[in-house]
Amino acid sequence: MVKVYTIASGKGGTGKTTVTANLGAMLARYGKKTCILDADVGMANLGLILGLDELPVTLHEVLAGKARVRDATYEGPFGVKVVPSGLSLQGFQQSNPDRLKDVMTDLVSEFDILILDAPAGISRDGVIPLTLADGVILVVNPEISSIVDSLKTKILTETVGGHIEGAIINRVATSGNEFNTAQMEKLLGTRVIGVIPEDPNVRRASAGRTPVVVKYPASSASHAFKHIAADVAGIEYVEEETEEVKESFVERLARVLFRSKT
Ligand SMILES: Nc1ncnc2c1ncn2[C@@H]1O[C@H](COP(=O)(O)OP(=O)(O)OP(=O)(O)O)[C@@H](O)[C@H]1O
Repeated sequence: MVKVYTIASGKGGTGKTTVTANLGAMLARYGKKTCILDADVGMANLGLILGLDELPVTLHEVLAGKARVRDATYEGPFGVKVVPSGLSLQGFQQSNPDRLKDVMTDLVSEFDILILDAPAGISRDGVIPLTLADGVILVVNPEISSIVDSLKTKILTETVGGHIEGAIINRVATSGNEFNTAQMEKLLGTRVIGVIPEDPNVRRASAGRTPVVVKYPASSASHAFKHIAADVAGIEYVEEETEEVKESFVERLARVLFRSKT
């Protein structure tokens, strides 16, 4: 059975697109047939951070009834399929968000997991992705304003009959007070699926138009994304081979050097 998740937040800039790209890539890496869609049709960003722009066909054309979704589906990192949105104002004006439901219907038979990157804030168009998901995942920054905005989105989701799957807390400071997951779960009234640290590699990777899990797989943010993807995929997280090989190589080298001296 396909699972549809919508990545949502209160205000913009909390990291929805970053989460969509990295979670989608890791789910594909774990062998799940995954498709990520940029449902933020007015402020498309997913294609930009994945190096998929200036495309002949995007979600805009699909939502305008001019193309089929398979023509707007592109190959992303680790084989994740990506349906980016267009960048033109004209394309946005012509697209009909109500058609998103038909798009999902076309995709359900082909994938295990569909992930929608929702628009920020509370808008009429933004409600549609909330209602199409089996579970809405809130991306929250560890600040009161972000928590309050996310609570508004949570209430809206539940009001329109949607279901909150949980929250991902993004950009958590690595120094200072230790992050309190239990307290955050109490405040948000939902499960914390994972905590992603503030990590400059995330920004560096997106500047290079690659998800951090691909560009800097050993970074602290990548580590968090790998755990989150395993949780969403319902599999047990196993430490990645690349990291293990690196460590055991160093250990082995140290052992060989030590032996050769004695
Ligand atoms: N964990 C992190 N550490 C450092 N920088 C991050 C992290 N997560 C996201 N960022 C940076 O924050 C900025 C905003 O992230 P992103 O575009 O994913 O947010 P968004 O919620 O999708 O924004 P919008 O609602 O405007 O589309 C980007 O420059 C991104 O690289």
